[in-house]
Parts: sequence; structure tokens; C-alpha cells
Amino acid sequence: MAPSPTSSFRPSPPARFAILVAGGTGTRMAADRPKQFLLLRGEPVLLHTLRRFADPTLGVAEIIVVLPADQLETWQELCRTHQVPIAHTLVPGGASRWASVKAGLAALGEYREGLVAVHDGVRPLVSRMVVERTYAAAATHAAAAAAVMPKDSVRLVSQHGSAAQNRSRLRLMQTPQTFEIDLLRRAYAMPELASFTDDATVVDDLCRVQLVDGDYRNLKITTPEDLIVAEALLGNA
Ligand SMILES: Nc1ccn([C@@H]2O[C@H](COP(=O)(O)OP(=O)(O)OP(=O)(O)O)[C@@H](O)[C@H]2O)c(=O)n1
Ligand SMILES: C[C@](O)(CO)[C@H](O)COP(=O)(O)O
Repeated sequence: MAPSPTSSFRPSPPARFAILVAGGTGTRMAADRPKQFLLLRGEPVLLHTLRRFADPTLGVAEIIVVLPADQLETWQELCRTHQVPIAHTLVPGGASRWASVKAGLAALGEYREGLVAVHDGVRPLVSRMVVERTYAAAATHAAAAAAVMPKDSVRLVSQHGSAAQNRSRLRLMQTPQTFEIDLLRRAYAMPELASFTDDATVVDDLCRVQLVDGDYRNLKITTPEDLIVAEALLGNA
């Protein structure tokens, strides 16, 4: 029997957006400039990250890049120097990662539906697969985040000493962390708490966050040795 017109109806997939947060100053890197501008294989860390999200097969409709307010011109100059052809919207960040994500979300103000991936601008090695996995899981579960298992033994320290932890029940959180846009807006409408270290902690009270497999290569450039590892990994890509 021929399918009726309604049986072939497929809802269109949700629109995809991305917020790359690069509004920090990189105190632990202690470099002469914010670490998102340091060069990896001759190009700024943030440009590597931006390129990953501009992969046309991901179908990201709009990319927001959040920067320290006093670094917007520096980035625009870097884009000219490196002839960056990728369209993105620049937004001044805030005093904390939370404030920078909130500023990025405000720049997506016109959108009521869709999925938004929040990603650290200083995770330049994220794979297409990991990004896709978080969008796909967020389409089903509303909230999804990349995570990996610890490779080292873990202990909880206190004034009495330290106690071994069962690491099979622990996960190290990465980004992207990807959400239905309305859910993330509701979460970020609440006051900032000191316990917020990522977007999952902001959303936790509203929705269960589905963890998906991250990638040990998806490192966050935080201290100088991370740059050496990232250079090596890019060379092997
Ligand atoms: N006010 C802030 C602070 C952090 N971030 C971003 O959040 C991500 C993770 O933060 P982290 O690695 O801590 O970056 P910094 O805050 O720059 O580093 P540090 O804590 O060493 O100062 C980075 O991409 C960083 O630019 C941000 O957008 N706005
Ligand atoms: C968001 C994050 O990268 C997940 O691991 C991490 O929590 C950022 O932490 P930081 O203290 O800003 O480095």
C-alpha cells in the first residue's frame, strides 16, 4: 500500500546554535595575553575551536563568541590577520564563566526553540563526533554533556586525612554541554551560585543532564603544559 501523505511526515530537526565562551583572562596560564589567543600550530586557540563548530556537517545556524570586553578588537584584528571566513557574533563577557554564558544566551534572544551547545573556547581539539553526540542527546533528553572517566585514582581530602573514592562512579566533565534553549534560559535566569562550575550544575535543579562520551583529546588549555600536548595532538590529527 502506498504511504499516506501524513505517514511520511518527519518533524524538522531542531535548529542548532553554539556559544563559545572565551571571556576569561587565563590566570593559570600566566601568559602575556589571554590563553584563547595563544598560538597552536600558528593559529589562535580560539580559531581552532571556532573552526570545529563551523563544520557544515554539524549544521550550526549561529555561533556566538564571548570575549572579555576589552579584547573584542584584538580578536577582530586576529580574524583579519588569519583571514577568518567564519561568520560569528561577538559578545562581551562577564566576570565569571556563568556571566559570560548568560551574555551569550542573551545574544540568542530572538530564538525560542532549538538546541544550544555551550563550549569552552579553550577546548580547541573537540571532535565533530563529540559535538554531534551532545546535540543528538540533547534532542532526546533536553540536556546533555560530554564527560570522561578518571584515569587516576581519586581521593577525597579532609582535615582527618584522605579517603579513596570509587572512581567508576565519577566522571570528569567536559564541554560541549548542550541544552534546549528554553531550558538553558530558565536555568540562567536564576541567581549565580558559587557551586556553578559548568552549565550542567546550572541546569541540574531543573532537568537531569544526560552524560555522553567525551574524549581524552578534548583537553582544556589551562596551564602551559596543555599547549605542548595540544600541539602534539594537532600534529597527529
Ligand atoms: N569570566 C569568564 C571566565 C571564563 N570564561 C571561559 O570559560 C572557559 C573555561 O574557563 P577557564 O579555563 O577557567 O578560563 P580562564 O578563566 O581564562 O582561566 P583561569 O581560571 O586560569 O583564569 C574558558 O574558555 C574561558 O575563556 C569566560 O567566558 N568568562
Ligand atoms: C566547564 C568546564 O570546562 C568543565 O570541565 C570546567 O568546569 C571549567 O572550569 P574552570 O574552573 O573554569 O577551569
